[in-house]
Amino acid sequence: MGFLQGKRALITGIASERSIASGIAEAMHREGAELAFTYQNEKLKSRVQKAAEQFGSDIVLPLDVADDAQIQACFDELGKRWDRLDILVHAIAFAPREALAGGFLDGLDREGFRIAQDISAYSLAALTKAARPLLTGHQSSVLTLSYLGAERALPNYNVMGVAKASLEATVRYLALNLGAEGIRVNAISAGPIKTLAASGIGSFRKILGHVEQYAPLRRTVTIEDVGNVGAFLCSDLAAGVTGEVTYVDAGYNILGMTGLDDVG
Ligand SMILES: NC(=O)c1ccc[n+]([C@@H]2O[C@H](COP(=O)([O-])OP(=O)(O)OC[C@H]3O[C@@H](n4cnc5c(N)ncnc54)[C@H](O)[C@@H]3O)[C@@H](O)[C@H]2O)c1
Ligand SMILES: Cc1c(CN(C)C(=O)CCc2cnc3c(c2)CCC(=O)N3)oc2ccccc12
Repeated sequence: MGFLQGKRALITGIASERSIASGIAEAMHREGAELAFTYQNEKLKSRVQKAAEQFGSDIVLPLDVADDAQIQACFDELGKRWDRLDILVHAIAFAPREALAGGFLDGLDREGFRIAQDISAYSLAALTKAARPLLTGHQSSVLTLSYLGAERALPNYNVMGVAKASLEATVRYLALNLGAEGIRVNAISAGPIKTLAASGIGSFRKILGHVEQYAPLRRTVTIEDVGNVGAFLCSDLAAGVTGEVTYVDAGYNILGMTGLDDVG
């Protein structure tokens, strides 16, 4: 008997088997949750359909969070299949690639900043607002994914760090405004993981190596590490937790200074 038995979860953000959302889906399915899925576009539909079959689900809905009509249609359709939603997983982020390399100002323009905020932060509030009729009136939970770049100035993360800061503040305001109706809202701040969103980031291999060398656990984290904590945070075991950012990063965030050990 898993600790999510009887719970119904909508999983966004699967783009491959390496997606963090795939790790979350696996853990939630293992703990007994019934799953539904969304996909961003036709290119990803078959991958998400395959994931849904793997988890015994036949609910696979289109959802490009840039499109308000698709957001509303997604939850209208879900409401025809389920009379309530217990868990909403938001594992979505995007900024134009050119904004994520080099200096913060080099790749900066108004449109790139807007896109990063819209897709990576506003979309959490928009999805929660559209899901609210299905989430309200019972113990339910919203989970999103953040990164250390929300609160530390990390090289190259640039506008995505500003968007993640906005995402984490959105978590707190959603938690404040929805707590009275039983809806909890939390974030996991995950360490770097080699997913599609991480591919093409020039310095990524160096980042992973740095974490392996200096993180207290001396390793990087996996989608299974994140999935397990996500399943816990969305379960009734975490009934007293809301508005929080929980680090799943092998302890890297606690470090004040790295590199000194090799100077003797
Ligand atoms: N990989 C990491 O190192 C890492 C670390 C911390 C946090 N995160 C966060 O985890 C979340 C999931 O990313 P991931 O690493 O699993 O990569 P991923 O590429 O597997 O997933 C990103 C997802 O965002 C979706 N997406 C992008 N634009 C969208 C749109 N307009 N509408 C709907 N969906 C859209 C993509 O379809 C994809 O499924 C993101 O919020 C990311 O910022 C990633
Ligand atoms: C870690 C890390 C990540 C992974 N991570 C935490 C993320 O949040 C990834 C977010 C992301 C958002 N938008 C895009 C991309 C990644 C790459 C492809 C693209 O075109 N747009 O991304 C970085 C970018 C620069 C530096 C470090 C990192």
